[in-house]
Amino acid sequence: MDRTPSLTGSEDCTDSSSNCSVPDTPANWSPNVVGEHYSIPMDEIALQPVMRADLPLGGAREGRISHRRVRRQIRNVCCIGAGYVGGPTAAMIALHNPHIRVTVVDRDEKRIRAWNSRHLPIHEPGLSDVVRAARDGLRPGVDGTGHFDASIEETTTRAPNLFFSTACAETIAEADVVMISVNTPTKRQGQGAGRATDMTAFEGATRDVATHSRRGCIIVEKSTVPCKTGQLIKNITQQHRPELDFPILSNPEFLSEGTAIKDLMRPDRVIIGCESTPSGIAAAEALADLYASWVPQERIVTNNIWSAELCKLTANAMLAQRISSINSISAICERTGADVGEIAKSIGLDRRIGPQFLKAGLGFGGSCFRKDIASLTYLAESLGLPEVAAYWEQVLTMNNYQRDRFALNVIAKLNNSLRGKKITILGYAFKKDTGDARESPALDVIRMLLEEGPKSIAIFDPLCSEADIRYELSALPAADAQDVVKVCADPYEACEDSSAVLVLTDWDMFKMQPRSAPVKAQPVDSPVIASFSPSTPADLLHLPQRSKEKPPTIVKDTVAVGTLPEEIIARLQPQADCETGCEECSLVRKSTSSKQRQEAIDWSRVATLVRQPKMLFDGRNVLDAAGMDALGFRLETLGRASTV
Ligand SMILES: NC(=O)c1ccc[n+]([C@@H]2O[C@H](COP(=O)([O-])OP(=O)(O)OC[C@H]3O[C@@H](n4cnc5c(N)ncnc54)[C@H](O)[C@@H]3O)[C@@H](O)[C@H]2O)c1
Ligand SMILES: O=c1ccn([C@@H]2O[C@H](COP(=O)(O)OP(=O)(O)O[C@H]3O[C@H](CO)[C@@H](O)[C@H](O)[C@H]3O)[C@@H](O)[C@H]2O)c(=O)[nH]1
Repeated sequence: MDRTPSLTGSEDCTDSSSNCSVPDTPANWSPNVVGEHYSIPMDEIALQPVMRADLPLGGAREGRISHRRVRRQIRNVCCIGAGYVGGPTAAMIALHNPHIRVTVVDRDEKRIRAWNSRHLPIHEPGLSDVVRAARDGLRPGVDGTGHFDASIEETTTRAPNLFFSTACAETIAEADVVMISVNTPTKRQGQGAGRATDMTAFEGATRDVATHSRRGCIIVEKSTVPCKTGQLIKNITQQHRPELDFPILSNPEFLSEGTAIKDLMRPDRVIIGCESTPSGIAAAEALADLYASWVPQERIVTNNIWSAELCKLTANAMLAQRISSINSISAICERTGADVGEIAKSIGLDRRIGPQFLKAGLGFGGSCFRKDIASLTYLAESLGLPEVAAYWEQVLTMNNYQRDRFALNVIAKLNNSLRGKKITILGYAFKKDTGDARESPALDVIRMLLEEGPKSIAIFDPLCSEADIRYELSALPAADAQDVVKVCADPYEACEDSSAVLVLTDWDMFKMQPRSAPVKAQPVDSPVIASFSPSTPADLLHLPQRSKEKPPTIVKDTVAVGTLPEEIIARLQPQADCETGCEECSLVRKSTSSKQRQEAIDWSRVATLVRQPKMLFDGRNVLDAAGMDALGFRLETLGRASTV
């Protein structure tokens, strides 16, 4: 079920001052309370105004943009929607284009206030520094290292060029480019409910653009939308401004939550879909120029607009399909004695298959995969292609099957009764490194457990807030869900006297070897990450140096988390104090710091807290079987034959 707020009915949201139902900040919107950093090389931070108009672009034959026309110069970018995509994407564009004014608008005042404060509304490693550098500007430089040219005055300072505002109409009216990054959830009622995309917010934003934008403004679809949405934009703009022809581009976003800054900094590709008219191609060139400030030319690819729209849904569907495929194999493994981890590794060595997205577990969660596959199946059906729709539907079926299997196994292994028993859930977020509690597989597991009437369910997650989790629980049918579930800030409190511990998120803190278990010698095959666990910002900063000093043991798939270069950090403007009585400040003061909450779990301590027979269910394949066995746990893992 999609709980992203959306506009309802067919209200006309043309006028920003109208009384239309603006999406509110949902209760599951978390403050960013930590200061993790992502490492960005010094020479990637533009400190001086740079004119990009002379940058060469690839030839049309290669599917890139040609070099024929006179460049349109973009001075002013408006991004509608200050969410997970709009905020970080706008911040990255602003960071790399200091000569351009980038304004993110949203009708949700609370979100905008948060973006303008020290409590950003989303948690993403590195986001806070990027936002601060672009939003607040930098103080004069001190040492002129890297690519600074000390002889040029302007290179030593950087003025703010990232703004967050609720003034939608005014900002749109000044923009050369408007990027629409609003929510596009699944429809909850009416035709296509449960599958079709709810375009209400997108339509509302498009009407605002059609009404207020100036002649020649480039309209960019950044939201994930069904194929042919470009036509919808055209229809709306023609209804409102028949005398004008707005260039329309599709520029889907591929960032993942938890690694948004890394993904934006080094995208595999930037896709720009345009109409093959002179104005369409010129608009695509102008947008490509914005990205060319930091993305290599060969990664900026132009498509026809329909391909660009469809490639986003396709990419998500293919990624999700891999997860469902390996999960289907995990069920066979459990019945045969094969090990799904070994299978994933073996097939991943085939370069045609590759190792990514082959981790078996509870299945995919998050706000995108389910809704985007649902949208694809609906699209296929609407186009009269029921076999295609059924094919993709199966990816969702397999995903649900995996969660059901997991929960049923927990119940079965606890003698088919949860009465009087406490169950512990370690990890609520749909994946590690995010505090986003939406669409978590944990919710489905909890729903099934609640049906068995447990005494209590204790949840610990290092980042999801209690308010967010409770908001999600409110969607469950069980009337007593809020009473039975307890959200703990301490993992040991959550585990105390528990009949079963369920690991439902792949947080690194759960992966650590049990301290009393023998540490296996690991092969050295990657110079990237040492097997130490960074715990302080200084550790994070020094991670690359450490890996040079000492040959690392490997931790696969670890994201190198670092920081902006020290020179930049030293030049960030001091953060303004919050107003007296700031709610977020008092929340931060009260809560255990998220860094503390992410300290590696001491499994030997957990082993002393739980009830016999120390049942441990690993829904993410993150636990070390031998180590857990040594501590006396009875470990159940998806994709491996049961040891119980
Ligand atoms: N979350 C992700 O990781 C991710 C990644 C890639 C693509 N996407 C896609 O990007 C789009 C946005 O996703 P998100 O996660 O950022 O959504 P979100 O819900 O976090 O944010 C959307 C924002 O748009 C605002 N909004 C809605 N209508 C508006 C209007 N008319 N005027 C001004 N503001 C308006 C809302 O108030 C909200 O703050 C979706 O289509 C999504 O599928 C999301
Ligand atoms: O091998 C894997 C990989 C992922 N997952 C799960 O799949 C879900 C989604 O993970 P991920 O794709 O990393 O996160 P998202 O933030 O949902 O990002 C996806 O959805 C975004 C929104 O459309 C796209 O932009 C990204 O490219 C796409 O990866 C999570 O629950 C993961 O635990 C697995 O179970 N096994």
